Amino acid sequence: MKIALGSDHGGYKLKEVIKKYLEEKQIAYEDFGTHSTESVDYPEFGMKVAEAVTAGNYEKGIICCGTGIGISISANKVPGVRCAVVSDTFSAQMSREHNNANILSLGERVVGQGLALKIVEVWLSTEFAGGRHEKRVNKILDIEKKYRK
Ligand SMILES: O=C(CO)[C@H](O)[C@H](O)[C@H](O)COP(=O)(O)O
Repeated sequence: MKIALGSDHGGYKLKEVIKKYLEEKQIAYEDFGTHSTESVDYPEFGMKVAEAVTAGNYEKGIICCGTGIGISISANKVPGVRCAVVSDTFSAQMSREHNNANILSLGERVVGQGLALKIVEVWLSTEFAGGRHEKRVNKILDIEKKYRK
């Protein structure tokens, strides 16, 4: 499993904590930036991770900004992305089991580091349940197709 990581300045420190966690677990990752707490614009980094995941180079992505919201909205603009903003472990599990989320978004200004790492652990270890959920995820894809030029 290889993970694409990204953040803006508001999520930079949390991304560093997640990198350390992934290293400890020997999970491969690539960091698409940003690389400091200097102010940047989150759409750039949400898009980079989204494109890396949908190109098939990375199985999943994890992105962070202050709230997790702006960067997730940006990632979700890329066709094929199902990015979930998560701040509890139940939603982390459900976003994988029911929605087959391929990108996790976290808010550094919302969740503490301990909870964030637990969310990452649950999210990475939960499989898509398929079944009735497959039909619904396919309907999300149908919406994308409808608006694709
Ligand atoms: O986009 C966001 C909110 O949806 C992120 O939290 C950003 O990190 C935040 O907007 C950045 O704010 P700042 O005041 O420029 O640090």
